[in-house]
Amino acid sequence: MGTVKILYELKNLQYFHEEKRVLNIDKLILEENQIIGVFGPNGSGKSTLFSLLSFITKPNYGQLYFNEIDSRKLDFSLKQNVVILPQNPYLLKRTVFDNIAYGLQLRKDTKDLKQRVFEALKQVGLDKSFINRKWNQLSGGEAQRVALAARLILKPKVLILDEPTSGVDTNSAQLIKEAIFLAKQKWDTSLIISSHDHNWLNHTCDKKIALFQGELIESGSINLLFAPWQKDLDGNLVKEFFCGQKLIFENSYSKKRDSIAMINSEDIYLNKKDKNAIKGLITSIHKEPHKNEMLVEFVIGGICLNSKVSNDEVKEKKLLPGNEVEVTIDTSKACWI
Ligand SMILES: Nc1ncnc2c1ncn2[C@@H]1O[C@H](COP(=O)(O)OP(=O)(O)OP(=O)(O)O)[C@@H](O)[C@H]1O
Repeated sequence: MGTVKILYELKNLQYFHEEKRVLNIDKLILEENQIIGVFGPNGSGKSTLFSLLSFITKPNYGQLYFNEIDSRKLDFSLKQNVVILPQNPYLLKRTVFDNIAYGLQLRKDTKDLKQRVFEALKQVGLDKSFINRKWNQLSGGEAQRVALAARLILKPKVLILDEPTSGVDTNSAQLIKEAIFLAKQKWDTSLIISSHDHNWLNHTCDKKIALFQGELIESGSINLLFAPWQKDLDGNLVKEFFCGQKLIFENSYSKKRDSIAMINSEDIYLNKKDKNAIKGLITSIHKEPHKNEMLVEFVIGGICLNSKVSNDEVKEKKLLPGNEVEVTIDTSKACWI
């Protein structure tokens, strides 16, 4: 097995907008060659994180390392490895060709330019006939794909996509997903993506991290429950697992059916009997570094979840991989995205 290379490392990083702290991340490691999905409700700090990762802004406190180099010491050529497609990308008031070719022209890398523009167009599912269209002769989904093609043509090492599916239809969202997979496959591009289309993001990414009020919900121990949801008679969201077991989220009647429930591992208890208890099967148990606790991973109807349990409790309750356990999820502590 090859060794995994670290792409970014964030340590005690904080970012402030005026007096308000909008990002506070103790530790985060992002590895190469992954599609990382960043989940979080409006205002949770996703775009702020993306501008730091693409070196548009600098942290107020703490360190950000890229390829093991402190971001304050990165030279321009290394920074060029990271390309961002911002939320509501701006198109130049020119043709599609000019828009897609612009980045390469800036970099004075114009060999076979026309051919490369055609390839980039093709990668986002647009044909050659678009080349002479003006920026204002495109639909929202086409404009978004042209903006993506303008980034893909640079074959970046890292591509950060902030809401690439906002305002696009299902067909464009699917074409964007395919373009992302191709970039990863062809050029080993690492991708960091946010989207409020949770279903799309969940099916696109290899790894998930989530932000809530500027704080990272620890990626190793975060539990995300995705749509589909059912509603009970009171309108509350109900998760029905494949095995038929159900989990009711009380007081969730105002939540939309495509919401995601984020549940901290500390709010899941194993082996306690309760009316809301459901059965799970332990798949693995890992020791938490420098802590007197274990991360117990288990499945309910094919969905993997985890719970933090103290070493003493693991021994006392004889929790072992392969054991069936009763699981109590404190749904009142769930954060909704
Ligand atoms: N220029 C700014 N000045 C002051 N506050 C800002 C500024 N930009 C963002 N913020 C605040 O920073 C916080 C994080 O915003 P950010 O845009 O990073 O969130 P987000 O998760 O990307 O949200 P969304 O999903 O709505 O795009 C929010 O509370 C926001 O109001």
